[in-house]
This record gives sequence, C-alpha cells and structure tokens, in this order.
Amino acid sequence: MIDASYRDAIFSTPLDRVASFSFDERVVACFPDMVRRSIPGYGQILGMFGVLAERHLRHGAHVYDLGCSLGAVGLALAGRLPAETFELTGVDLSPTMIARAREIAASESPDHRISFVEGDIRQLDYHPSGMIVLNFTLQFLPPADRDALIARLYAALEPGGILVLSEKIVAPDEQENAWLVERYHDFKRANGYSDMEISQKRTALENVLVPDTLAAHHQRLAQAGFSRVTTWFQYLNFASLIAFKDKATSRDEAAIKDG
Ligand SMILES: Nc1ncnc2c1ncn2[C@@H]1O[C@H](C[S@+](CC[C@H]([NH3+])C(=O)[O-])CC(=O)[O-])[C@@H](O)[C@H]1O
Ligand SMILES: O=C(O)C(=O)Cc1ccccc1
Repeated sequence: MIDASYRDAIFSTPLDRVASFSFDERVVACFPDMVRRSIPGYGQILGMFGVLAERHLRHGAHVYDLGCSLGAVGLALAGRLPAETFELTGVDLSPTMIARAREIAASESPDHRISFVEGDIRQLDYHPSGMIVLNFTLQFLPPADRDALIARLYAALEPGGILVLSEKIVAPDEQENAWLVERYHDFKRANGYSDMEISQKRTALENVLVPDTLAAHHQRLAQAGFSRVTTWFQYLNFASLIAFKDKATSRDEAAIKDG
C-alpha cells in the first residue's frame, strides 16, 4: 500500500544548521505521510486525474508523470481506468524514489502498463503524449529553466492533449500572501506538525522550492502555445491548472491545406 510509510519526523529535532531540502532516503521513507500532511488537497487532486483522463485522453494514449516520486499519479489513474486505456511513464531524478516507485507499482498495479525512468525532466527525449502531469514538480526547477521545459512539453503533446500542473503558489499581494501562508502553517499544525518542524522545513525549502504566482503560470502556459488554461483547483497557497493543446494546431492545418 502506498500509504504505508513512516511518520514524517524529519524536522522534529532542533538542528544547528538546517540543510537544503532534498529527496533522499529519509524523505522517501516518510513521503506519503509528508505529502498528505503538508500539501492541502493532495488526495483530492490525485482523485481527479482519472476523471480528467476519462474525459480528455484518447484510448491507449501515453501519459507522462514528471517528478513522479513514488508514482502516486500512475496508481491514481490505474485505480480508475482499465489497463488497456493508457500507458504511463513516470520520471524522477531521485534514484531512491524510482526504485521504490517500481516496487509499489509492481505490487499495486501489476496489470497496468506503468514504467519508470530515472532522469532529469529537463533533459528527457519526449515521445508524443496525450497527457502530461507535473504534480508539484515544476516548483523545484530553477525558475530560469521553467519556460523551456513547458515549451518542450507543449511540443511533445499530441493535438487535443492536456498538461496538468499542480504547484505551491505565491499571491502577488503581500497582505493576501501573508494570510495564506499563515493559514497554511495552521493547516500543518492541525495535521500534527510543531512550530519547530514548520519553521525548519521552511528554512530547508528556501531557494529549493521557489513558487510562482498563478498569473505567471497562466502567462507561461499561454506563451508556450496552450490555447486554454483553467485553474481547476485551489486550496490556500496550492493550486492545480489544466492546459489544453488545440485539437488542430497550425501545423496540422497547414498539412491539411498542403495535402
Ligand atoms: N529536474 C528534475 N527531474 C526529475 N525529477 C525531479 C526534478 N526536480 C525535482 N524532481 C522530483 O520531483 C519530485 C517532487 S514531489 C512530486 C510529488 C509527486 N508528483 C506525487 O504526485 O506524489 C513534490 C513535493 O515533494 O512537494 C521529487 O520526487 C523530486 O525528486
Ligand atoms: O511542506 C511544505 O512546506 C511544502 O511546501 C510542501 C512540500 C511537501 C513535500 C516536500 C516538499 C514540500
């Protein structure tokens, strides 16, 4: 079961120096507990991936789950869709995550076509795909690398394809942002994290998780060519967007005219 994991106690003892957050063995061991207690709406967002795929994915199409961690997106799709309806590739930079993701998928969804690649999503050779998911991953890339990745993903998507992007966000208005961050800390407290854990994790994530505004995400997706972008979910300073690639792109139209 993907939920069977240790309780996240990584920042529960006082540290002289808080090292930058990384997806190492200790994080992998408690990851399902960590994301459930620290990402507002994580379970609800996962629950919608199957629904979105049912509506927008061509039968048998390929799906990418980028920054897949333990492969929760693939398991969510497999929980709702029959095996022949999709094929999924999960990609992650962390070898420990990928090793564990392979084990979990083999035991939880052995009949579905789910495979994993250890690698950097900025350097991957993308095959044509009907759905690409970045579930809380883009936020960990250096901001300067984000436009280029989204442009490559747009190019990899088939006409009619969708990109689902979930992110921690920052509000442009300072007062609004402060309120959202304070309530987010309340959310973590309500989920059993102490003030020290909240504060040390915040330090560890500085310059590692760099959130954009919702407006910046919309602007980047539009710039890459997506014709329609909708924020379909927001819970405090966490949001999920869906971006649609037109069914007939200008290249297809040219091909029709030419041929
Ligand atoms: N350049 C990169 N290339 C590949 N992977 C990367 C890169 N940078 C970071 N990662 C990976 O992105 C993942 C982000 S976690 C995603 C949760 C998952 N999507 C879930 O639905 O459970 C989000 C979180 O922990 O807040 C980690 O596993 C990193 O190793
Ligand atoms: O815990 C936080 O402060 C977050 O922003 C969410 C999160 C969840 C898992 C790994 C890194 C960040």
